[in-house]
Amino acid sequence: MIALHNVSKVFSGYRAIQSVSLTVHKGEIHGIIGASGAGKSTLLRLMNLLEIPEEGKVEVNGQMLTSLSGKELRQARKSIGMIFQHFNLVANKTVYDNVEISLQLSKFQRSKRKERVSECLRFVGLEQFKDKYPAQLSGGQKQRVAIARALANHPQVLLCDEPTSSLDPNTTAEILGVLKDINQLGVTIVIVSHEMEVIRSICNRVTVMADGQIYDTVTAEPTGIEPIENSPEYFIEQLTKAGGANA
Ligand SMILES: Nc1ncnc2c1ncn2[C@@H]1O[C@H](COP(=O)(O)OP(=O)(O)OP(=O)(O)O)[C@@H](O)[C@H]1O
Repeated sequence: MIALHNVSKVFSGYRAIQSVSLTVHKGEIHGIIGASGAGKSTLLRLMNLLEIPEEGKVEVNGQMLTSLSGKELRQARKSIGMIFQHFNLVANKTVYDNVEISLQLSKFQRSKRKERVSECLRFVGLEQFKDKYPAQLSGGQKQRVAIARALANHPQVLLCDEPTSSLDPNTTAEILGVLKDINQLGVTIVIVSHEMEVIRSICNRVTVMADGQIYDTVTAEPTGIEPIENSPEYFIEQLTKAGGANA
C-alpha cells in the first residue's frame, strides 16, 4: 500500500532521513514512534511528497509518486488524506466550508459536494456544527473537522501527524476511536506520535525511529482505547495518590 525505497531527506546539509525503506500494508494502523528529532514527521510527510526526497522512491496505492508529473501527483494525492497536531483549519471559514475546500481543490462534482460534506460531518458527529467557525470549537471538535476534511475525497490512506498531542486524555480517546472507525471502513492509517499509550492503543505494527533511521518495525497487539476520567476529582486523585506529585 505504501512503500518507501531507500528514501533520504536532507535539510541544509543535515540528513534528517537516511536511506529508509519501509512497507505499510493495506488495512493496517501503522505507528511511527521515536524521540524528538528522530525524523518521524519528515518520514510521514515523505509518504505524500509534502517533503520531496533527495534520494529514493515513494510508492502509494501502486503508484510511484516520485515519478509522477505535478498534475498526476495532485490526482494521486486525492487518495491520501492527512491530519495534523494543530488541525490546520481555515479560521475565517465555517466548519462546512473547511470541509468543502478539499472537494473544491479536487474538482469534486459541484452538485454532489453538499451531500458529501454532510456525510463527512455526520461521520465525525459534527453535522449540527456546520455553521460554526473554528474558534467556536474545542480542540477535539477541531480535529474532527480536520478528519472530515481529510475523508472528503474517499482516501485509501490517512496520514496522521501527532493527531492527539494537543488534546486531553478523554478527547484523545475519542479521536482514536474515530480513527479506528475509519480504519474499519478499509482506510490504511499511519500515525506519528511520541505518546506510547496512543501508539499502543490502536496500532497493529509500529516502526521505531532513531536518528533518521528505522531502528525496528514490530508487530503489536493493540491494547484498546480506554477513556480516562477527566473530572477535577480525578486530577486531584492522580496528583495525590502514592507515587504522584505529593508522594
Ligand atoms: N523544514 C525543515 N528545515 C530544516 N530542518 C528540518 C525541517 N524539518 C525537520 N527538520 C529537522 O529534521 C530532523 C527531524 O525532524 P522531524 O520533525 O521529522 O522529527 P520528529 O521525530 O517528528 O520530531 P518531533 O517529535 O520533535 O516533531 C530534526 O532535526 C529537525 O530539526
